[in-house]
Parts: sequence; C-alpha cells; structure tokens
Amino acid sequence: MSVIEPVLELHNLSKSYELDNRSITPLYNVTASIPGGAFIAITGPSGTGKSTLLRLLTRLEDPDSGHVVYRGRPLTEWEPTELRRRLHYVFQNPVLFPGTVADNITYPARLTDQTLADDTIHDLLTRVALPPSYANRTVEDLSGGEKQRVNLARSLSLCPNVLLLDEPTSALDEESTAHIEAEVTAYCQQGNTIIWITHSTEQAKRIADRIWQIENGQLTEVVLR
Ligand SMILES: Nc1ncnc2c1ncn2[C@@H]1O[C@H](COP(=O)(O)OP(=O)(O)OP(=O)(O)O)[C@@H](O)[C@H]1O
Repeated sequence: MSVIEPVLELHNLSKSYELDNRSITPLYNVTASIPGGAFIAITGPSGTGKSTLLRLLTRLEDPDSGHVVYRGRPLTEWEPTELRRRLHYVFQNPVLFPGTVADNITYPARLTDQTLADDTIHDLLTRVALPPSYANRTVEDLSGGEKQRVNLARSLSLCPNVLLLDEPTSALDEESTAHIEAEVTAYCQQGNTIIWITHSTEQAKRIADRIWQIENGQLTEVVLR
C-alpha cells in the first residue's frame, strides 16, 4: 500500500488581531494535515479566517503560536521567495502592473532572468479561457473577470506545487468558471495540491475532495456524502 506523505502540516496554529480595543481570534489551536495532491475547498461565513490561513501558509503573516511544516521543513526554514514560488497565493483582488497582459504574465520569469516564449504565454492564456490575442492588450482596459484570469495565468507560469486560490472565480460567468474549475482540477491531477476558498457550497462540492469550514476560530472538515 502506498502512503501519501503530507505536503503541509498545521500544528496548533493560533492567530489573533486587536481591533477597536477588542481581540478577535480567526484561528485558535488549529491542527490539520494535507496530503500531496489533495484538492481542498475552504468555506465559511465572511470574515472568519479563511484568508488569514492562506496568509499564514505563505508567511505573509506568522502565527502567534504554533507552526506550519511544508515538505518536512518548518516554513521559517524556507527562504521566503522560494517558499512563495512553491506555495503560491493567488489573491482575491488581482495586483497587476501597468503594461500589457504579456508584461504581467512574464513578470515572475523576468525576476529570475528567464524568458517565456510567445507560445507559452498563449498557452497560459488559453488555460484561463482568454484568447491568445489578449497578450498585447493593456491591463487597465480589462474587465474584473479578465484581470482575475490574467492573475491566475501569471501564477500558473510559476508551476507552484501548492496553489492557494482566494475566490478565483468570484468575478467570472458560469462558462469561464467551469473552464477554470476544469483547468485547476487538471493541475491537481498532475500531483499538485490545491486549496481553494469559495463562498459557494455547491462549488466546493463540485471541485474538492475535502471541504474545510472555518468558523469561530476552529477548522472542521465537512463530511461529504
Ligand atoms: N491585519 C488585520 N488587523 C485586524 N483585523 C484583521 C486583520 N486581518 C484580518 N483581520 C480580521 O480577521 C478576521 C478574519 O479575516 P479574513 O480576511 O481571514 O476573513 P475571510 O474568512 O477570508 O473573509 P472573506 O470571506 O470576507 O474574504 C476578520 O474579522 C478581519 O476583519
């Protein structure tokens, strides 16, 4: 019998914030394990700690207590840039730079003195349901849903081992949503791990093999039937 090693281990994670003279605790003593190649959907009411968890997993913030282990090493032992290439957080609100779609998609490659061939850019655009001709469009002229997909294409160019998606289809129509869901599922089936925040229980059931709910500081697994 083959044993699937955990790609991520969350050990007793707690995170609180001070807000208007009161303390709120989105995560309290959360422990969980994620096997490599899992597709996890995180649901829960607004403001309960879903994005907080993704920020802790990518070290945009550190927990007040507890720790996370990625591939057998605590996150704090990974070089942050290397960590964020491997565990890549696709933010809910895309951060695109002024310029063309191609400028944005090639940005991570350029940071490491690499180039992306036009065919690769076109392939990335096709994967997020945008025509290759969009490569030369100015990002300022794109709709919210188009920006969201360019953002995802740029993230896919990094080939992250763990893809963390914060409501990646919130601005998309049904057809584009179905395309992105299929693309991310195919990416998962190649052995990558997906954590996808969604407000839609229907979407969570459609895409994920495990569903987590975060509420009142606790992470619970929803039993799928
Ligand atoms: N830097 C911060 N300072 C103070 N409070 C914060 C900070 N970051 C997050 N919070 C609070 O922590 C709670 C959890 O925030 P988080 O962004 O994780 O929620 P969420 O579940 O992702 O919400 P949504 O579904 O609306 O995106 C919220 O009440 C939020 O206001």
